Amino acid sequence: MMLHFTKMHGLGNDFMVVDLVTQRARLDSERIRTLADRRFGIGFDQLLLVEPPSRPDMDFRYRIFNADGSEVENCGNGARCFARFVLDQRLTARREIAVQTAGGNLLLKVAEDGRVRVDMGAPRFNPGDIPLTADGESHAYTLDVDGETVTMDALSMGNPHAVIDVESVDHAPVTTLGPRVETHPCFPRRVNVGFMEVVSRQHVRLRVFERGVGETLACGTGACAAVVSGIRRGLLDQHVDVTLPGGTLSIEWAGPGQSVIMTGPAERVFDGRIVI
Ligand SMILES: N[C@@H](CCC[C@H](N)C(=O)O)C(=O)O
Repeated sequence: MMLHFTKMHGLGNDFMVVDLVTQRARLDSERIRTLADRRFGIGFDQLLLVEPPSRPDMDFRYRIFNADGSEVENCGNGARCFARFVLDQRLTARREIAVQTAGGNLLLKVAEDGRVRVDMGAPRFNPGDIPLTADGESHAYTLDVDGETVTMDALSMGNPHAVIDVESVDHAPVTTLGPRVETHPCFPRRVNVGFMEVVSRQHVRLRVFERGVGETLACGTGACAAVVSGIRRGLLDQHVDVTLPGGTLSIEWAGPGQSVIMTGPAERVFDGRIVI
C-alpha cells in the first residue's frame, strides 16, 4: 500500500506529516523508529498524524510520536506545521483551527505571511501534573544526578519540561547532562530538558535535549516552558524572543492561569510516498 507524506520543519525541528483524514495506515512503534532513522528511513524528530476530530466542535485531532516511537502529548513546532499542512492540503479553508492533542486542545491561527500563532494552553506546575516525584511545588527543585546536585525548574506544557539556567548555551552540558535528567527516576514519564541563558528581560537563548529524540534544533513547548519559568521567577517580561539553534520564536505569557502564546514559522520541505 502506498502512503503519501510531507516533510516539514519548524526552525529545523523536523517532521514527517501524514494525512490520515483521506488515507488509512497503521504505523507501530518499530516502524516509526525505522522511518525516523536518518540513514535507513526518511529521518525526522517527530511523526505527526493528522486525523478527523472525535468532537464536533473541533476541526482535527493530531497525534505526535517521537523518533523513538513513543507517543507524546504536545509539540509546539509540530502544531505550527500541522496548521500549515491542513491549509496547504486543502483539508480545511479555515485559517483559525481548533485541534485536539493528547495533551489538550489547541487553537491555531495562520497569518497572511504564513507564520502561525498558537494558543498553547496554560502551563501546569503541580508536580503530579508534570509528572515529577517531589514533596511539593517549587521552581528550584534539586536533583541528585549521579552524585552531582542539579537545580532546575519543572512544569508541564501538556508535556513535561525541566528548565536549567546556564551562563552560556554555547558551553551548556546539553548532550551529557540532558540524557541523565531525561531518564532520571524522579520523572516517571521522562522529561524534555531545556538549558536557558537569559540575555535580557526580553530575550533568552535556549537549547533543548528532547525526550525520545536527543538535542533538536528547536523545541516549541521547550521555548514556552523556559519563558514561563523565567517569568514566574521574575527574570523575564511578558513578551520574550527565544533564540534556538534553528532560529527565533516569539513567546508571550500573562501569568498563572493564562495561556502561553507562541508565534513562529512552519515550512514545507518536500512531498513523498512510501510503500508500507
Ligand atoms: N519538538 C517538540 C516537542 C516534541 C515532543 C517532546 N520530545 C516530548 O517528548 O514531549 C516541540 O516543538 O514542542
